[in-house]
Amino acid sequence: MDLHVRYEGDDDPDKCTARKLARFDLADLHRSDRATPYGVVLNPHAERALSPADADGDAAGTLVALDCSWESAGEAMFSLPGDHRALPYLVAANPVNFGRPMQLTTVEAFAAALCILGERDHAERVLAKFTWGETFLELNEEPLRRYGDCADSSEVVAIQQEYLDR
Ligand SMILES: C[S@@+](CC[C@H](N)C(=O)[O-])C[C@H]1O[C@@H](n2cnc3c(N)ncnc32)[C@H](O)[C@@H]1O
Repeated sequence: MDLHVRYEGDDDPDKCTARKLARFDLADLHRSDRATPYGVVLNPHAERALSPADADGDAAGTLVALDCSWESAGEAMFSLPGDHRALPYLVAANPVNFGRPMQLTTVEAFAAALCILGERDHAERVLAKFTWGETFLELNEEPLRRYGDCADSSEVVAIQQEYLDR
């Protein structure tokens, strides 16, 4: 799976997980929407949840995240071409948002998507560059396994609801 980042550059560069991935040649950064390849766009505002069915769509094979600050990550920022998908309920392991649901760093979002799409080894490789990376998989082990066993987006949403109701 190819990992691409539309890089806005308005967040702290020293803490930016996308820049770190790029330094290790684990993702490509792009400075404009036009330069960013078509793919499955990880968008928290998307109507449809990511599911294993997305491993076979038109955009399969390319995952795209938008790396910007959460302050600027409004719906309008996600103008990238591609199949937009939200990640289901998961909790962050990064030190800034530890234990908080949904607001994942770029590397956590990529890793979650890779697990759901059946590429756990790739998820482990990208998280290995972060001291807290393994913790992300430990914290979310059960939901990631269950989302990865779903047939489609509606099944993912049904499982997500169980976690939201707890
Ligand atoms: C807003 S940026 C913040 C990145 C942060 N500066 C870093 O260093 O990683 C995080 C990106 O990860 C993806 N992402 C995070 N949480 C998500 C979710 N719940 N659903 C879909 N995509 C998500 C989106 O592409 C989002 O724009």
